[in-house]
Amino acid sequence: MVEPMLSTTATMINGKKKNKNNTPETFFNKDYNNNDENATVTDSSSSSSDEDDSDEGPLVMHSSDSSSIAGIGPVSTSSPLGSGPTDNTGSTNLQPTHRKGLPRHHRRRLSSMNEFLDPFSNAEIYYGPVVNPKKAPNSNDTATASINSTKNLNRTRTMSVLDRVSDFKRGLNPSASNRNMAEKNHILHRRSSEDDIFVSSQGNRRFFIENVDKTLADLLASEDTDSNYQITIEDTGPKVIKIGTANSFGYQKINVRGTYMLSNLLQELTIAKSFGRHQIYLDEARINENPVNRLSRLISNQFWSNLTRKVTLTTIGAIAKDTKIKTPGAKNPRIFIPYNCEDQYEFFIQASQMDPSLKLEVEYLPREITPEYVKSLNETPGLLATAMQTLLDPSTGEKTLTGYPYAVPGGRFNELYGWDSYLMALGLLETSKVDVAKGMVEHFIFEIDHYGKILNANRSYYLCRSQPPFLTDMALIVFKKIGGDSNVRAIQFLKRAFKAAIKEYKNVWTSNPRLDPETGLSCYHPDGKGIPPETEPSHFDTILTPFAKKYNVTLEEFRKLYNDEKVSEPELDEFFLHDRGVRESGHDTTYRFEGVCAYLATIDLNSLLYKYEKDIAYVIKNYFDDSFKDENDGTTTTSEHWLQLAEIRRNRITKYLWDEEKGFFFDYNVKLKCRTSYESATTFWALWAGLATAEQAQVMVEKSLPKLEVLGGLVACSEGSRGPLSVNRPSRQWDYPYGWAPHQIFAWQGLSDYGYEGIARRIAYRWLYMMTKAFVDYNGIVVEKYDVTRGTDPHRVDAEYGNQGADFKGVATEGFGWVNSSYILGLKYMNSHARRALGACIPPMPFFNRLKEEEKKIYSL
Ligand SMILES: OC[C@H]1O[C@H](O[C@H]2O[C@H](CO)[C@@H](O)[C@H](O)[C@H]2O)[C@H](O)[C@@H](O)[C@@H]1O
Ligand SMILES: [Ca+2]
Repeated sequence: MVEPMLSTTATMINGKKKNKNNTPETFFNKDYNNNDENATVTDSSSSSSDEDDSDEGPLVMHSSDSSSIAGIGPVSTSSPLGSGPTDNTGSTNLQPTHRKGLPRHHRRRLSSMNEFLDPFSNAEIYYGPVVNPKKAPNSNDTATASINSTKNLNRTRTMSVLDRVSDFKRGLNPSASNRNMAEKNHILHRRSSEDDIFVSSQGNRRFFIENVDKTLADLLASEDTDSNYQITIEDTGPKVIKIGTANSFGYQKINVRGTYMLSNLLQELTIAKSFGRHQIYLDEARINENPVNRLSRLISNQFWSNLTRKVTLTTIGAIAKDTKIKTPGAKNPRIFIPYNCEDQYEFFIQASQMDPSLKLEVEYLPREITPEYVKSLNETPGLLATAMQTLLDPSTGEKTLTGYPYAVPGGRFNELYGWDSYLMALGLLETSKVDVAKGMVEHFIFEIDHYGKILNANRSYYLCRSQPPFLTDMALIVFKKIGGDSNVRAIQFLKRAFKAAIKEYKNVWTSNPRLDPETGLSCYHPDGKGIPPETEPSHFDTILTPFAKKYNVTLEEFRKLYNDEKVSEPELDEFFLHDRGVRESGHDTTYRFEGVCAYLATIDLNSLLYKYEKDIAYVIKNYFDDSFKDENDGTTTTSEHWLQLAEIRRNRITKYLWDEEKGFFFDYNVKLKCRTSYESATTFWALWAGLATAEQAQVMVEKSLPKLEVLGGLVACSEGSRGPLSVNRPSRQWDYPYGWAPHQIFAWQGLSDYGYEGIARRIAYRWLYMMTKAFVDYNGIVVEKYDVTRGTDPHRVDAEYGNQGADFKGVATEGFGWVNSSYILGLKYMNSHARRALGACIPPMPFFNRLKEEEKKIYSL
């Protein structure tokens, strides 16, 4: 631990220790793409590429990172609390390991309390170490920023005035039927008195926390009454704690009140502790920050960093480790390398030899990857190699490799996912994390080249299946951000991505077994054998129990018999065919797809393929001189060809999927040759892709939207379509009453594109309100999905594996990828009035009802 700064210069004021400068010592971390002294990127490792695609400067090296190899350092500036292997130690504990051994001259003390730091600076700046004092922020700039920000600092934001008695506390669990009524009758309470705030400080108020550990312990003991290391509206403590002011150096105490401020205090103390701090100054503004600003700030500055991974010699051990599979063969980390990637094979062998304690196992994949082979790896799973670039160290002349960065869906993951990556790219690009979004496109190109498809995720048990395809749009949005037409390397990048997308389109989505020859439409229909090993262990118990009984064996024994093909059960084969389809659809799981998915030409997939066709036409016309020679099959196509494919698909979608009377695009069962009637929010993907007519869009707005618009935005499907639940028919996470970020994002975009921006804004307000309210009431929580019908605790989801992002101690460090994106994207629809209302957690109906008549129009009310 770094010594507290008081040790050498402490004086006494009012019996309290005071340091000479009155301020906590602060340090700065380096960002991994800020320094480039020694390394040069020479090319991409994608073996199919013969073009120089590098459109960015030399890679970063962490010269201060003594444990890094050839200058390949940590991935990000993540707080020590970040859950993933993003730093050079791979450490996830609260010890500030990166500060150990830091020379004393590298520690910097701020000059005085008046030279104050931006209260909203990143944790690394606010609490963390300086590794290069020259990189400390310009004091004038900091002062200006702080002065500007003080305009908003005076108000204390306890948030407890709104909805202060939760339904949970009242012992109510509102049923679906009375929720709307409750929403309409919502009463706004008067704001509480703020008489115990130290008002004399003129917006520049600070606390001095003399003992971080003790304050943390006191805070938890008094306020975390249900002992889950979070301070939420369900805790029944006094909701007030006394904290010393900075002016009095902790001598005078004032009250910090209310769930929101107390939970922010808990979060800040937890972070400070993780940085090894024993004493801190804490700006009041940091714990009463407008929640909209706080959440956006955390997403942009911290959550993305904590979700970012990069494969290097030092991170591979932690990234390769599998947390889903519990077999003895999954104990050691393992990486599989495509048969023709010799450079990667040597690189990972080097990693395993460098640190034998990692027990990293490195194996080649065969040239031919069959479902039988994939199943044979289920007990000895491994990470699948992704794209790497070659680094040249000019001082040694030696080459090494480093992975492109990528973002993982949530803290529990270390692998690269398919459609999560696209949805995260949308948010990453809004917050200037272009290299991460671009890195994910590079990985997808590599996956198509080496595994034949964009994988569900890069683990061996995902080798046979993909996820909803978004590569063309993803490449286009990254292309624009990296310079577009004015950057020759961006054009090369775009062309490589589209070559890969065309290969994927032909070989994966419009080939056997996914293509239905009769309708010309496509289904989620991956290959594969046996029971998916990565699912939660009890997921298939209901379906397997009768078979175990039939053979008079335990469930475990039956699983083995079935997986080893010692028994033949065609009915189960059929079940798992569809189950794999469900997982390929990304909608795992929903009653919409159970037992039928592989035979459904879904509106989701066919909308995405329509978008591929249109995008491919556009890129062939504009970047391939309107003539694309496909090296894989020898064909040459023009934009006209792809436009025709799109038009044909659009007509087929209307013929087979569109129900004018119901106002939905449904799915079509290619086996039974009939349209289904499951009312899903994916109907709006037809708008996102631009394939619906204006008339169809209007019918959808009139008929399907009212069935799916609820308190917190769009619900995944209507309650009627899901049907009744029971012990034998438990709830599924992609069904009513749950709402998912991808559904919101595509509906907002699609509705806006068709001129329904008011509706997009309205449902976006609902979603953002729900997220903000949960964030305020539940200790900064941001989760994978929400129960969009619940007014009080929408993050509480007990379907299937529960909810990702809810299980943290003290502070949430990464949110959830696509939900983070949805917040950043949704705010773009909000004007300042709506933003203020969100900051005050005004529920949708009171907010909409109080709008003036002309304001209502902007929400299509
Ligand atoms: O382990 C169970 C399943 O987990 C994944 O699915 C869920 O998480 C993914 C990552 O956020 C997301 O893409 C998917 O839509 C979610 O349902 C995984 O994709 C499944 O294959 C896996 O069986
Ligand atoms: Ca608690």
